[in-house]
Amino acid sequence: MRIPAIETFGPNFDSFDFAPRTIPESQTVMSCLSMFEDLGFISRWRIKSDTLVRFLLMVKKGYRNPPYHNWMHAYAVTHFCYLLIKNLHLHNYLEDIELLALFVSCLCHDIDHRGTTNSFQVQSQSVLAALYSSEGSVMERHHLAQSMCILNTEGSNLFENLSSKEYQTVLDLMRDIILATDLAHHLRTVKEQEELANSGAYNKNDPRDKHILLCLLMTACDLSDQTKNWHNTKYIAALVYQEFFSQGDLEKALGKNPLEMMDRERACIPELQISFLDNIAAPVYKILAAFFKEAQTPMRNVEENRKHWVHIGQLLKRHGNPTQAMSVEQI
Ligand SMILES: Cc1nc2ccc(C(=O)N[C@]34C[C@H]5C[C@H](C[C@H](C5)C3)C4)cc2n2c(-c3ccccc3Cl)nnc12
Ligand SMILES: [Mg+2]
Ligand SMILES: [Zn+2]
Repeated sequence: MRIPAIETFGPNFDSFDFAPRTIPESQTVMSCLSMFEDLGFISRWRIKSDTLVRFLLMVKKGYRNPPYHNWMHAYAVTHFCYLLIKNLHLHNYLEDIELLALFVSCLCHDIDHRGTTNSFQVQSQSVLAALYSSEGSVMERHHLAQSMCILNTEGSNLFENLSSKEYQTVLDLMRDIILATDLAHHLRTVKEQEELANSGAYNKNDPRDKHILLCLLMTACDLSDQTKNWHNTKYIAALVYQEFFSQGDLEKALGKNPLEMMDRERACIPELQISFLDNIAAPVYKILAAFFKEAQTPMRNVEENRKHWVHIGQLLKRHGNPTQAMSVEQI
């Protein structure tokens, strides 16, 4: 099968400023094929092209269609992983199999997401909560389980030609990486990531150091919509708050009080986004830039986007009732 050259998808496809959501959804699977090829994964891991196509189609089909946590999110996250591998020379920090696990985890990390949070699973006593709430990270454990199902399906096992040792390693890595996408987990480990980055003493032979770096890179991919232009950032906020406010509506219907960020009556999106950037997103790209000098652009773009939110917040204060929940279309 002919896999298109990566340049087919635009001259700046491998630049941090490229916005992957400009790729039409109809071309995303082909684009993933080209990324696998361009990263050398197909030959390195002897991936059969029909297996790869079936795997990609199964993963894409495994996503539902909530406003944000859909296939296009997975595609955008995977594209950022491609950018990291291409621009940060990660081969000097991680083994080949760890890069493969990271890239495949990006594709799979939110499979079968319902557009609701872990706490909503527990609150609503969902089937997934019954399965996983005792261990925590309910949704992430489900995304992992769904990913394993696809890999265990005849004809879509991407890792069919890996040795049994490599096979076990890549699944263990996918488990760690996909569970690391729970932001509550990230907030527990971000201090360690910062210390490792600032120590300048990263040791590629230390499994702990490699685990910490892989978690940082996965979160950097998951939040990467914040590292693009303002138009993209604004659009993503509209999608995320559509999901959050729908959950808030459900919680109210269940007689529960939603978090302010989930409550369309109370949420002030600019304020909430400034605190999301300050407390969660910006530190990730600051730490990434501390690890890799080539990662200045994503960090600068997040700072830029914060300025836009501050400006929007001022406009709202001047022209509207600051607590009035701005309709997401008005952003
Ligand atoms: C733009 C944007 N805004 C976001 C605003 C807020 C939160 C969020 O989960 N906040 C927290 C705040 C505290 C401590 C923890 C657990 C809970 C309580 C909820 C995190 C996420 C946001 N987010 C994500 C995203 C990334 C990973 C998983 C799910 C999502 Cl939705 N991707 N993009 C965005
Ligand atoms: Mg997730
Ligand atoms: Zn995600």
